[in-house]
Amino acid sequence: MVNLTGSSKVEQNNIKSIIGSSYNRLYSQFTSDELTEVGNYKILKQIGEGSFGKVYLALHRPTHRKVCLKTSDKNDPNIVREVFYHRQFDFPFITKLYEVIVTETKVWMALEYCPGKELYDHLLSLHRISLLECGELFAQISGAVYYAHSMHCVHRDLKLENILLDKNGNAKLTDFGFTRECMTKTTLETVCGTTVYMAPELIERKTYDGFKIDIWSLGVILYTLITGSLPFDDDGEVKTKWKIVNEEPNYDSKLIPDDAKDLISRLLAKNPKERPSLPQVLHHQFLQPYGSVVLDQTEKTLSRQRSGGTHFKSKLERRLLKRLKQSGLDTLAIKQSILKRKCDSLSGLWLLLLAQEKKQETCKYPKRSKSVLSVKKVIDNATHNDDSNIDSGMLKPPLELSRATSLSKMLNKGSDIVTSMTPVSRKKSKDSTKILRPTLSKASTQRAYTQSMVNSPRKSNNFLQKVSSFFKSKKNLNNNMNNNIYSGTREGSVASTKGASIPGSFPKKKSNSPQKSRTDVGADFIKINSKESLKNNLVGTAALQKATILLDNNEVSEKAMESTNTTTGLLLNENIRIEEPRLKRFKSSISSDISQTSTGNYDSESVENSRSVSLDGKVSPPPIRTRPLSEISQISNDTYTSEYSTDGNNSSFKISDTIKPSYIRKGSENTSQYSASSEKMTNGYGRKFVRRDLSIISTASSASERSSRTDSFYDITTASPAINAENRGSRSNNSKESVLPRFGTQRPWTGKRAYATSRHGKTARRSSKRGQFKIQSSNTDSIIQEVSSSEEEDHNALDKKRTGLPTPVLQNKGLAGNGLDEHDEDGDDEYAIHTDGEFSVKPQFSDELIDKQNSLSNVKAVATKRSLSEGSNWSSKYLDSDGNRQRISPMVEKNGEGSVGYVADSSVDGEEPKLLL
Ligand SMILES: Nc1ncnc2c1ncn2[C@@H]1O[C@H](COP(=O)(O)OP(=O)(O)OP(=O)(O)O)[C@@H](O)[C@H]1O
Repeated sequence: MVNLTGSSKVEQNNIKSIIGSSYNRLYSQFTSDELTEVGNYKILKQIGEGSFGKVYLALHRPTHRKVCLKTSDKNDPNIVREVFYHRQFDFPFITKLYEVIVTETKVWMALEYCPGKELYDHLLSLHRISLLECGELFAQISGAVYYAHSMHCVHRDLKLENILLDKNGNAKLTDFGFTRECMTKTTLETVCGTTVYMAPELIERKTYDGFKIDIWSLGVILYTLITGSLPFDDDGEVKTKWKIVNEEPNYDSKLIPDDAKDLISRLLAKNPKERPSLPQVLHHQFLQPYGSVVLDQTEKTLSRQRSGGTHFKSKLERRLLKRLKQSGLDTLAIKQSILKRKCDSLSGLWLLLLAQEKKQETCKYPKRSKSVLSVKKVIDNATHNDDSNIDSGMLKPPLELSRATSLSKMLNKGSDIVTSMTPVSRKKSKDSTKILRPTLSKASTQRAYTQSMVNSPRKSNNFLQKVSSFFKSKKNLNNNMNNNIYSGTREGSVASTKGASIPGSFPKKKSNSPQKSRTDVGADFIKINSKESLKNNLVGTAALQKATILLDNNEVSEKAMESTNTTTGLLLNENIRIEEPRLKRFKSSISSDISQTSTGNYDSESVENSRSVSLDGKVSPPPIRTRPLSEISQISNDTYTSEYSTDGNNSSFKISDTIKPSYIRKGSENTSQYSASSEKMTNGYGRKFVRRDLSIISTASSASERSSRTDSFYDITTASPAINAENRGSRSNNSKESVLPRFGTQRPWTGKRAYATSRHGKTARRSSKRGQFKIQSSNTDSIIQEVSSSEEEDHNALDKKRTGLPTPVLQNKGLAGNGLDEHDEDGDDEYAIHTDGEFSVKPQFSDELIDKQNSLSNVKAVATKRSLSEGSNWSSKYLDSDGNRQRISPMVEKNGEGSVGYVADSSVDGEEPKLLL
């Protein structure tokens, strides 16, 4: 406090007003509705909005690093999936999940920030992407999918909107809300994704191989990247689905070179078994050299992670750990947090600090390249080596210029470090004005640097003479290129191209060369007719990198040259009209089908419109949707016994050649009929019925969004935890044996979690004191307990009084062998989740219940759980001394004394239930 004694009155007044204003500031901070901070993160601004919550740019206060904060409601089941799977991934082309914060109503994910935004936006802003860039980005995406598949996870919502670009222009796969565990032979049933990216077997509602539907979506992505339009898209959803099942995409030979066509057609094979594996994809000729590099990198990463992990092994990490220890931080806790993938604040701190350190280390890299030594090395190489060494770096621009394009760097460096294979021109993309200026300035830096070296008074020096002659010869080559081709550097050409699309954004080139279109990127190739001239023109530009590496590997045969020329020739045809990409945004949601009837969004073309759709185009098209939704629905097992079987035979979209498009209209009519009836029935009949109905309607495009969300759980229940690939491998393929818990939909999961924490802590103490519950400690070791706050306990007590029900969390593991670990008869038990993000199934014993159990002389062990069925309550079972399983159900009914009763339900042994209290 400020000392007011001994000051003049004026001073005292001043001090009072300062105190007053700071008090007011604090007060307004407390009372403000605006969210400014979450955990260690300061929210800077909103950068996006997903289907289930907002996305913010935020600053991690301790490290000052930018992160992306993605928020979602606690009761959104997809956030559980997303966190569960995402936290297991540690791969350069997958966004990193640093931390998960759970607040009263929300879950916040702190993710790696990708300033490049979505690949979708990138494609839209550039209209079309060069083949080289397509190959590079697609290799990265395929690598990320290969990594996830190798971890036995399928993404199921691969699309341009779910691929972000980092600041170096590298692809980052994100949004794992529909991901699930998948074994090699597991077939899935849940229909999810975004229609235009969906494989035919999904459209036909067949059971499917999760890996193969991802491969199909990759085919859609590649086609779209190359052509700027979707392979299967029409005005109506029904027509789009029909196309997916029955038609081949239009392979415009002006846009799609033969090797790309070959790859796309394999990826988009209607028969899932004919689709290639991801290693085959990455080996494909069209993706070279990027594909092989990414494949190698992915396999190395996987093998390192499988053989005990990669954490805390590198020099950098050890150094950082040491520094943190010296600063008094609990490094053991940090290690545990990372190794157990807790995604708590310690994980966040460690991962962001590490990212900071890595950045600082890579920042040193370009500086070194400016030094005379590195220039000397480059020059020496340039002057002493013959042509065979053309790719060893000496013909590239200084490292700071080629950093972004350094494929070789990627080859040489550890794969943990995210390196870029990105052409300079794509850096910091999105707004081409912003993109291109840095590119140009880099180019001009290069020129200026070269010039200064050439004009240096010390050029008489032998070494610098070499420098001079090296750059002179390079300059000559550049001039040759200027004269022979059409303009100077590739950056210049790209820039002028982009400048054309955004007037005034880019200074025009001085040369008389005509302005090139975007598709002219890499035009350098087209006029290069021989291996020699190709080599001569290799100046380290990204556009030529492919050829450079081919040369280096002595792989440039006449054939390769031919293919290069053909490829680029196709790409660079000046007659190709650049069109706006024919793309629409595709927003993920639980089910487009569902939203069609429940939200009205996207529904202009749902029931009503699907009726009016005809393929002759006479019917007025529905208004263009802004962003159709991903969908997820479930074909329940009931489906296969229902008359509306979705085994494909009755599918409206399985249309034989002889059936005319009018059939679709019929199907649509059916669709709407069933939709309507479903909706009606759903309203009156509760969840189970809805689920069954949904199965029917999953083809028929109708159900409530809520039902669909609920149903989406049913597939996570068959998954086993994707924690250890090796362990998983030895597990049975029978998905029903899986132990992954199922999550409730009707109540927020974290609400129960809070209880779980405190109750569990309390119970553990009690149980050990009383020695009553036979839970093997070894089985509970892996469960990380949180210190429960007294407030939490109070809250629990209060809530317990209010409801009269126990506040349960399950311990499944500890009860194994006691006969209490089996599933509910309905097979839809609900378990609670621990706040550290680990899926634990913990014991729950309310005080009242414990007292009841204590009053039963013969209790051996107790488990508590509830069924997900509508209206079910938590119930407990116990083993009596004879080993019989007994059930205790809370009876929400007051006895004569006005207190809550518990019934020992003897459904097991057939005895009459007894009132315990
Ligand atoms: N890591 C990130 N870095 C930068 N921007 C991001 C990041 N993650 C998401 N965004 C932005 O936030 C927006 C919404 O994010 P996202 O698509 O992941 O949410 P969602 O709820 O999964 O939405 P949808 O279900 O529609 O895909 C995206 O358009 C993207 O531009």
